[in-house]
Amino acid sequence: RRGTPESSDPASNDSPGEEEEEEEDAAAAAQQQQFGKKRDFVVEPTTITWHNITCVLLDKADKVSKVLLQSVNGEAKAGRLLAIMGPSGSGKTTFLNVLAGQLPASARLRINGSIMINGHPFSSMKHRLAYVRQEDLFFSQLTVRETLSLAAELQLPRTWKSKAKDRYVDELLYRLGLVTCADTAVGDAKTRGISGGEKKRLSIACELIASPSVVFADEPTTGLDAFQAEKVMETLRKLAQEGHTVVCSIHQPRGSIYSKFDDLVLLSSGALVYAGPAHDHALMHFAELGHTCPEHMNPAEYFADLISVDYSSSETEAATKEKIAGLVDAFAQKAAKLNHSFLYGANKAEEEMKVEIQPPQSVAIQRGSWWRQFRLLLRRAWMQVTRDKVTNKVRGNMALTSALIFGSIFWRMGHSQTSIQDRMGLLQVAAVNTAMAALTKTVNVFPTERLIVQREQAKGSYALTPYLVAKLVAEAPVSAAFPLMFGAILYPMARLHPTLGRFSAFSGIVMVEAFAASAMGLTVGAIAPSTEAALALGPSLMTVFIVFGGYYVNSENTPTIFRWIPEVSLIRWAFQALSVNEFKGLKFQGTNTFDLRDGDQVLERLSFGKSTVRGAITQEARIALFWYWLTYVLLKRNKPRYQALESPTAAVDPVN
Ligand SMILES: Nc1ncnc2c1ncn2[C@@H]1O[C@H](COP(=O)(O)OP(=O)(O)OP(=O)(O)O)[C@@H](O)[C@H]1O
Repeated sequence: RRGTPESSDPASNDSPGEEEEEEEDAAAAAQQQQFGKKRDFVVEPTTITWHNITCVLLDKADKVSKVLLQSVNGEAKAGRLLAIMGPSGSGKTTFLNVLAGQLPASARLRINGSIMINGHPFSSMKHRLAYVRQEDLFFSQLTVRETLSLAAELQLPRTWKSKAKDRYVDELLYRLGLVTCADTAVGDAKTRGISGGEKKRLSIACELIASPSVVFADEPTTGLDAFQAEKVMETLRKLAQEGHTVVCSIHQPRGSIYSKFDDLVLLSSGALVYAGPAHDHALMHFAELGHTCPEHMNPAEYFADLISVDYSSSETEAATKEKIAGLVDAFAQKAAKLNHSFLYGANKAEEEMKVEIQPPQSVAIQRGSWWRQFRLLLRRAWMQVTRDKVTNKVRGNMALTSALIFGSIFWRMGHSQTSIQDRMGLLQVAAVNTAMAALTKTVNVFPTERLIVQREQAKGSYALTPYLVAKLVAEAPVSAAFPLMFGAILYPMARLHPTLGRFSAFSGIVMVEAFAASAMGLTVGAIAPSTEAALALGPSLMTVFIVFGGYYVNSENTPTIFRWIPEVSLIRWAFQALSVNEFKGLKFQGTNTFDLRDGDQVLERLSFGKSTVRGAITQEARIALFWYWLTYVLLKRNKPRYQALESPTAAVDPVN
């Protein structure tokens, strides 16, 4: 059952009567006052049980080189907050990823074991699981409310009226304590937005849209100050109290955070040291083994010290490893003796609940039509590009400054013989500057945007084509504005071919070139693993196209193997189009017989004699389309892949 406030039920919104609407509004207002006081969402109780989860890393000879998880058993229950704790490198994130079915695939990894959800195989629960990742990624210029509203538009069933969706979003804002920052932009490194804790709670809110029963959160307090960490954990505790099954990994929580946990899984070097209720049960378990937590000490700190290997000397290392091995054995024996039933102190009511639980229903997101997806994504892309004042200001300043600098250097070129070289130099500079500005802007932002899009696509929110088309349409006017501004200042300053038609063609050429460079930036951003890598790869690739841009080297003089490069160089076609546009019909003064008297002779020298502006722009447009197409293919192919869980029978013996 999708957890919605009653008044938000689509069925209740279908009748348009005014009276009913008023009643609805009154009900909604009354409900808003109650937010946070009672449980507004009904969540299907979900129990996850895992047995013998083993994860190993294989070497080149397919032998086990490292055991990441070793025979981990346990259970996460509805209405409880389970924390996975352990020292750094103990396997917390690996384990959480395995439980959520989102361990990145690797040929060197093997996972075995079984995970059941309400007694059913894990795979049938695809859309019921929410995974809040460590990094919070958003479109920086959208406000908190806009971010959530868009997610609601893309994920909630189409039968919902927009009023119902708005209420749903309002309720989420209340539940997650985001009301005060609802109309603040999310922000990024350039523009200050909401705080780190608010971002984390927004991530949780976005994950809750599809009304999942289970919420996984990977180190949700990392990078937050104590106050924000407390608020985030309080949010997760509330979700558990509302009936969600909440599982989070956490490094070393403060005492006040530890007190919020219901259950605990303690891992050390991938082995299970304890699984069961937090607090008294856990303290008693370790006390029985001779490790009593001092009265006023934070149990989380005590456990962390107890299960960490001390590498300060070989003796301490051996001693702590032996102690931990003893704790792992003791827990395994105790669990086996009690047939795991003591883990959570299963009581009768819970046993009864287990029987009542139905197989999970499929809640696959029903996407709207292509046009609807396009419209929504266009709005988002438009808001992102037009509101990003800092980036637009920098781009505008760069276009203005470089136009003024080059305009001053090539100030009012005449028609002497030496002006021929100056003109060629200026046209090459214009082509390179336009391409570089468009490329760097794109590679700076696209790798991060790609991750957001991949996450949204993994949820099935929309298809790739409406996203890409919407992005292109929204960004086109802004992307065109800067090269046009550059050209409009540079052209008269340098006194290039002074007719309106030639100026218009010049503007058109730099605009198409900017689109092609931006498209190339998208491809680079789609393959590079990070922004840093994209910023290294993009300009290097562009340098090759600059070298074969028609000015520095004549491709006929280069080895045959390189002769195709000018055909695909966006700099070459832009330079060629700019040259034809500039030199055709231009006369030069000359005194010697070997002087070039008109532009056609110059074009012959450049091997552009038979070329036309239209032909070169068409080639440039083809290159732009090629890069767009390649981006599409790469995004389609490079979906995140997750490691499959193999059955327990196929288990790899971690000892061998
Ligand atoms: N794909 C992989 N290839 C190689 N080693 C891996 C892989 N995944 C995990 N590991 C190793 O497994 C161990 C556990 O990693 P994991 O990230 O799960 O630990 P963690 O407890 O979450 O650590 P931290 O608290 O520092 O984030 C680490 O030693 C890590 O280097």
